[in-house]
Amino acid sequence: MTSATQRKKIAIVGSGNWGSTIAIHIADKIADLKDEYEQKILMWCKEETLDDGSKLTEVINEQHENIKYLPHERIPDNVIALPDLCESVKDADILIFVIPHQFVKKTCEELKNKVKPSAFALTLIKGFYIDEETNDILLVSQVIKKTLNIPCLSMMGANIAREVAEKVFCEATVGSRDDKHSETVRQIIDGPSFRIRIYPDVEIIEILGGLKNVIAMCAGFADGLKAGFNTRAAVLRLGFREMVNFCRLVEKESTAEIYLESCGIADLIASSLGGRNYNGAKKLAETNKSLKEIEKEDLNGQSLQGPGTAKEVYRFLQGRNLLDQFPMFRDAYLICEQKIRPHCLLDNLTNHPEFQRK
Ligand SMILES: NC(=O)c1ccc[n+]([C@@H]2O[C@H](COP(=O)([O-])OP(=O)(O)OC[C@H]3O[C@@H](n4cnc5c(N)ncnc54)[C@H](O)[C@@H]3O)[C@@H](O)[C@H]2O)c1
Ligand SMILES: O=P(O)(O)OC[C@H](O)CO
Repeated sequence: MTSATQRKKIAIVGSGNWGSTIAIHIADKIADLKDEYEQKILMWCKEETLDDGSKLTEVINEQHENIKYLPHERIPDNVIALPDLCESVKDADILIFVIPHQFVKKTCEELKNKVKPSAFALTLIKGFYIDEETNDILLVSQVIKKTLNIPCLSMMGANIAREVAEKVFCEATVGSRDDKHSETVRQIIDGPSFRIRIYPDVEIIEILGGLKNVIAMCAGFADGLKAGFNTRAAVLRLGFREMVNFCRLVEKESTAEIYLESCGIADLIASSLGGRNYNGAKKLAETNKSLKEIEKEDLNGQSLQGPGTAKEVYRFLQGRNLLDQFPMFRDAYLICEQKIRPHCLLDNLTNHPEFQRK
């Protein structure tokens, strides 16, 4: 029998659409592991006042539902929403980061020297930064690792939150080079409706998770313009080719196998069928509204990660004089900025560098 002090504690850093979902999933999963895991899961919730004047954390803890970011799904009683970030993580052995990527640096700065030195992190965040000085990619896992001085694993895949909350079957890829941490992640996440596969590379998985949001937007532009099925398929294939080529620029050693995992082709397909980035881009092409307006109209505080990543990818490629090699990434950014219209992306497919490739 493990003593209470030895039971591993889990904290979730974030409580949006995916954060609330994964909290539900893990709470269900560890219910059978009472000896190994502390059953109380602390979930950091950036406090906000709802339209009726109530506080979101109080609503989550009293009604056991995140009525703003994941309405109609019951959150187990042992998931406790806390408005204090440092308090949420201070005793945790496993920190699961699941906030929109643009807030990672600031959140980690606040957590500096506030986490257990023996803890490890798992990021579920899709998106990355480009380092302003070096113009190199700066991944969320690297920010977490460097700022908090703890190891960080990644988990990405075809995981539209609402479906996961409804226990619709899905799979995901976990990036980990540490067998002990992999086993912990397997224990708290893997199950009949959510299968995971472990892959010994944290970074490539994260890069794919960020890039697919940009190509899912391209799929949305094409569908919004009512492009033919053949063209839509070409958008996905050529977009996937750009994802692979981009990964190979950054991770020269990457093997073809990873692109066939859930974090690769499957996430691109799921996101291009029904993700928020896809839907927002489709509406942009249909209405010519800006993505900011669309986010405000349709998402009630949830965050599109594609536009920010498109900007970072554009900057990275521009700095290396490679924009012509990645016309879809280039055009996706220019469309998001409303500098060109979505049909330009489709017009440019005919001269895609793929057709010059031997
Ligand atoms: N929703 C999904 O289906 C899904 C699935 C897989 C991965 N992801 C990824 O998970 C990450 C988080 O997505 P989500 O859907 O949980 O979030 P979300 O889109 O629901 O965003 C809302 C969340 O952002 C938080 N937030 C707002 N301002 C903040 C700030 N200044 N600092 C910190 N947090 C702030 C809000 O408190 C809220 O919890 C993203 O990178 C996303 O790509 C999402
Ligand atoms: O809704 P999106 O576009 O943020 O995508 C959600 C998930 O990443 C799909 O796996």
